[in-house]
Amino acid sequence: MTGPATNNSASSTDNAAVEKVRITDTTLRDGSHAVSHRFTVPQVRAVSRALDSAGVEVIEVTHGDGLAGSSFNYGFSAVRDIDLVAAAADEVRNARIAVLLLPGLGTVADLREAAAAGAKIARVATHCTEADVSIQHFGAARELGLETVGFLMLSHRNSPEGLATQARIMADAGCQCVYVVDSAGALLPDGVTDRVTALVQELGDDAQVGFHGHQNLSLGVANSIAAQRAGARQIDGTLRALGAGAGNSPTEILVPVFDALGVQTGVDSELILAAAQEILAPVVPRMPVADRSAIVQGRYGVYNSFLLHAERAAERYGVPAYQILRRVGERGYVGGQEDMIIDVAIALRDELGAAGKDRVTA
Ligand SMILES: CC[C@H](O)CC(=O)C(=O)O
Ligand SMILES: [Mn+2]
Repeated sequence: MTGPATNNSASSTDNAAVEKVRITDTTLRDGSHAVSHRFTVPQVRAVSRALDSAGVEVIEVTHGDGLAGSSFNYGFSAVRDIDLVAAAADEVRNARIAVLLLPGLGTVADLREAAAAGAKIARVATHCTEADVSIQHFGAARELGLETVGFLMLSHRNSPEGLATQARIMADAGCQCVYVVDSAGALLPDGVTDRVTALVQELGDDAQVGFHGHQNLSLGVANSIAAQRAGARQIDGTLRALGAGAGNSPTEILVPVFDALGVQTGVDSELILAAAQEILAPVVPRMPVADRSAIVQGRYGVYNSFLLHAERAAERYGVPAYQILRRVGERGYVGGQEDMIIDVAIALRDELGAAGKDRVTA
């Protein structure tokens, strides 16, 4: 389906070069956070089939925290992620299956297993100041013949120049596209523009630049437009925004928006709307929402994967989740420090109890 003509579609047809972005849909990876990593094989097959038919080029499938994320700390998957990767790879005709890996959690052996199960793209994620821990994983991924993508998580916590330095480390290690990852949904459009521009200038022809947005401040789509305009060539989304925290940029909105801007995604708007409405919505018990906790995450720059951990601690210790998250943000905790959420909850319980305040859990 081609959308209706809009005022701004004319400018793009005036340009000799056709503008394109590649959409990576991560419903079956980032969305896994929102369903506590409970995706089943039939669900993964149905969603992969729908995304593939709509023309989505890349589908990411893994535990929300990446390969080997299934654990006591991060939450156990209903099904081994390698089995989900194999199911997705078996289902698609054109799309390529990507897997996420966090060094220290996933290993090179996990990458090898994922490649054998049909994965074609390895996305290696590090904190935005720690790209050096990804070097051996990019080398191994390239040796396995995988396309490579690097994720600089919590990108709002590094300056454009600092982020560009980290991107260079990834590119030199064999990464073919470095993403600005707005893990907390904390970036505003100018912050995205500055960071993507810095990476594009640093990387030149050595690697592409990508953008992964979240909806905490309702800016996932606007930030994706800013990223594309600054030179990003890969953009992430999820069906119905299913993802950590307030969820991700919705794929079914990114597609018609880029269409209206004259930017080609190769995705059929009508089929992606059907995938969101008819395939994904019925199987998801709780859609992410920009509620008090998620908005606090965006404003205080808190890693979105912390939301469900904070909600569980809130219930257990009788303190509000949003207060836990605010303090986690003030202290600057990053992915991998999930255990600190418990410490914060216990301290808050003691403080609130001492002050004689009511305990609430919302
Ligand atoms: C656990 C990896 C993390 O969820 C990656 C990501 O999607 C993000 O940082 O936003
Ligand atoms: Mn994310």
